[in-house]
Amino acid sequence: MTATLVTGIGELVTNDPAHDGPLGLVHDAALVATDGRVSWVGRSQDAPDADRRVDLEGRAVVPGFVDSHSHLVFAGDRSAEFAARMTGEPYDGGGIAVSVEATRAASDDELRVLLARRVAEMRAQGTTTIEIKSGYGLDVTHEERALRLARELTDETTFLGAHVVPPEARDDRAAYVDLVVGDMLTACAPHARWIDVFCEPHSAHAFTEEESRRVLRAGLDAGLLARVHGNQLGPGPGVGLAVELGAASVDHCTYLSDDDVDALCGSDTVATLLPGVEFSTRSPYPDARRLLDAGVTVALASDCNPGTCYSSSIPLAIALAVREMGMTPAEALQAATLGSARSLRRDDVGHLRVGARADLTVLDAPSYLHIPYRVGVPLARALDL
Ligand SMILES: N=CN[C@@H](CCC(=O)O)C(=O)O
Ligand SMILES: [Zn+2]
Repeated sequence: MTATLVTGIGELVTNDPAHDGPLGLVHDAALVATDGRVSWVGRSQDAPDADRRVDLEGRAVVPGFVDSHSHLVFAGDRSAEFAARMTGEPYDGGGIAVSVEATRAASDDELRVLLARRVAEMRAQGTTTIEIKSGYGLDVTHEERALRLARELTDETTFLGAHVVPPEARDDRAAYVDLVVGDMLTACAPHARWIDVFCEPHSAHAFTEEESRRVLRAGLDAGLLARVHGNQLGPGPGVGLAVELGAASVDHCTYLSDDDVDALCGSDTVATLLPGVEFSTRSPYPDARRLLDAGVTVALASDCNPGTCYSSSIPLAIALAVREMGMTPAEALQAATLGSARSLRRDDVGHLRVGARADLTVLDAPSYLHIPYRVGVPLARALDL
């Protein structure tokens, strides 16, 4: 057993209601990590002895960010598509086919290098738990490969064979859905914890309510847990379907009806907001205030992907949530930690109570308030203990 005492923490965010305020703040704090788990939290002056000591010299510490929505397994470049968005070109998911072609053409080792770089980029910005989706293979071989490679880096892997209908299957959508719920699911399920679908009537490339229900039910029957891309491009059935099927999360939630908010309110389905997408597609931001005031659990994630948001920065998502979506800095930080952990049905991350994973993110700043306050400045990094 190796115990490390982290001391000199100017402000510690625990997300533990036993401490101060909604974020469970402790000032002049210390924390002991034993074999990767938090074993003691309190004031520096009361700290026990340990085998090792790390002095953070007054810096703030927050729970490692939990990024519950990313699409990191891709090759190729779509920066020209981003430039077109900035001059008003709308997003409809059609560009996904460009990433599919480049991803299929890449070797396993090329994809491994790209993935490792993106995961390292996330850790360097304070993210310690990462969900990764497939969705740029869209045939049995390449979807299976995407999940197998993602599994080398995280247990939170999501089968997204129903991302869009690939170009070669456009004349027979039904046959493609058959493939997703048949051979593709069989090949992918051993490497996945989750099943997801892009349920979006406003995109000819994505899936209808009925198609989405079929995909999710098949995944649930195969032992996977459900999450949904819903209500991204306009009002739609995604939220209702996610709640109906007990999905852990419905992600985007940019366009919500009163019924959607009511349904989320009485459910265990988390609303995951992805403001980097609205930033990078020049779209209206979701109304986080409305969800929070209704009592819905809200998560924030990056949605790092080559089309709608090629940013892996959770600090940016927090800053946008505060500046554009009516969240307080405390609500935004909690959504990117505890809320995101709930959306992955995890209770060992997203907080720093005794027993949690010792996933600490250090800020080169005295307070968590500096995350949105010093927008664009790289303050946060995951602490290697
Ligand atoms: N909307 C569907 N999927 C991604 C975008 C994928 C892409 O355009 O490459 C998203 O979450 O925004
Ligand atoms: Zn996505």
